[in-house]
Amino acid sequence: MERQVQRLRQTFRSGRSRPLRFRLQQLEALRRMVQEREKDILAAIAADLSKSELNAYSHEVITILGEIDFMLGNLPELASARPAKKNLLTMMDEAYVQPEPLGVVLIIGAWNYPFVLTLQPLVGAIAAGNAAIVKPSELSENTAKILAELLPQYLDQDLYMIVNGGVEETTELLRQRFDHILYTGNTAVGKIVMEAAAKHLTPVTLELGGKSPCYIDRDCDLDVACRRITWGKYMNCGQTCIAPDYILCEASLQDQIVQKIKDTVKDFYGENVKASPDYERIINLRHFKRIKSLLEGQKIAFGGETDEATRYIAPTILTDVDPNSKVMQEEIFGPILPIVSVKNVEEAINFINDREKPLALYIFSHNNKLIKRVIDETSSGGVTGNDVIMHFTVNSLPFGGVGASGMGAYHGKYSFDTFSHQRPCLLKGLKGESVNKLRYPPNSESKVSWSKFFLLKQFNKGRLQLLLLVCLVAVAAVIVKVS
Ligand SMILES: NC(=O)c1ccc[n+]([C@@H]2O[C@H](COP(=O)([O-])OP(=O)(O)OC[C@H]3O[C@@H](n4cnc5c(N)ncnc54)[C@H](O)[C@@H]3O)[C@@H](O)[C@H]2O)c1
Ligand SMILES: CCCCCCCCCC=O
Repeated sequence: MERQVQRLRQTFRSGRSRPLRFRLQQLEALRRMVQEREKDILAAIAADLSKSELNAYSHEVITILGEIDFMLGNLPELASARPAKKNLLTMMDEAYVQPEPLGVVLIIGAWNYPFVLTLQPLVGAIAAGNAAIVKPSELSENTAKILAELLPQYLDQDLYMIVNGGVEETTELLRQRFDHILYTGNTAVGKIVMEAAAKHLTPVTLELGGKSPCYIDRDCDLDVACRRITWGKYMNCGQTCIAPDYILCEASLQDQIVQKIKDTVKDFYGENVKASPDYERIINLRHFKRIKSLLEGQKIAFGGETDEATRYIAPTILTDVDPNSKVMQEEIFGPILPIVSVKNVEEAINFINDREKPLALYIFSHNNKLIKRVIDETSSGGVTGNDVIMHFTVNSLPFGGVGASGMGAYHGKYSFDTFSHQRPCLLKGLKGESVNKLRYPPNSESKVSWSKFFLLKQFNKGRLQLLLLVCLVAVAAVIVKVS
């Protein structure tokens, strides 16, 4: 592993990944890969998650194509130096911020959206001019395999590498020195990643999980709210990091919500959900058993059927859920939707604030002021008002967690920034020593007073002196420009 990282580092040092033209070529090659090998990619995702190829396209492939298009269209602007404001002491100099690549970065992906969660960060890493190692999740083995086959055919192999394997391989990778690590997955492994990164002082972006609450206000179109929640909760069989984990609402709304979600499930998946091509399965037996155990002792208002042989768990709603029960202690990551009643919005806000900061927060209401109030008085990685999931799809919004749900963010410009160092550059000439004397020893009251004038907004010079000085600076500027 050490030798492989070394090879990437050497190529990075050669400067090959830096020119804009090279980055654009690599991104175009990645787009070609997705377009030319679409069928194989869709088949792999479909096999991993028992998903239809149509859903594989709309859940994953479309996002990657959109991200590549964004980078191709915006890279020249993102990568260019941005002029910076100057003070009086540096007004004759050149000051700018130059984004520069970090070096060799590591991207560790998760299995639930195995294509998008490994390739979307890679698009950012390439755009920012880095070399990268990609480690897909071993649980989505078909996608991991197709990525290992395709990436070397389309991308520069000395700069972008794929490593497949499980805990052993990831542990070995984490011993190496990287310039950034972007990890997507559960919080426990997130801590392992951060600890390993700390040994090399490597910065990390941690895209973790959590229980994302969904508050439904009394003043709301319940039909629309329930349709949107049904979509976001049962998509990918609930295995979505930003799926609404549970509903908070007044007790009087509970029965209506159950009925409306039931009706929507029938609309979406038909009478026999099991036979619907749009309803996925749980990734493996371990997760199936974990999710099934969350039903124990609960009041099942809808669904609850399971089939171990096919790892099927029906869209399920639990009512009158005790906030202290097991299903409310861990991220569900499956198609079970608990409803917890609260008296009012204050209680909902307190409920959210009493727990770890979630990855997403959803509020449904006709009342925009109430939505803004919940946003102001809580914290979460992201928010969508009157819908679920959709903030993930807007690539002008940073996507990431806060507190226990993660740190750092990516998507669009934010991916570029995550994989870049914003380097401040100040280029001075060798003239102007008379002004520089102000900062050279020996110091004096008068020098401090002039420094204040040059560097602070508040200064104690008289108006006339100020006018004189502005004229002097202007004359000096003209002289320097002409000479
Ligand atoms: N924030 C996000 O964008 C996002 C996206 C998807 C999933 N998630 C979260 O991820 C969780 C589900 O994913 P998961 O953790 O089951 O995925 P996973 O099992 O696929 O693990 C993620 C990665 O960590 C690696 N890994 C596992 N154990 C390790 C260890 N001991 N040491 C080093 N590396 C190890 C795996 O090889 C894999 O590449 C949920 O909590 C979900 O909310 C977050
Ligand atoms: C249009 C729907 C796209 C949904 C993509 C959701 C990706 C979530 C990533 C976390 O699990």
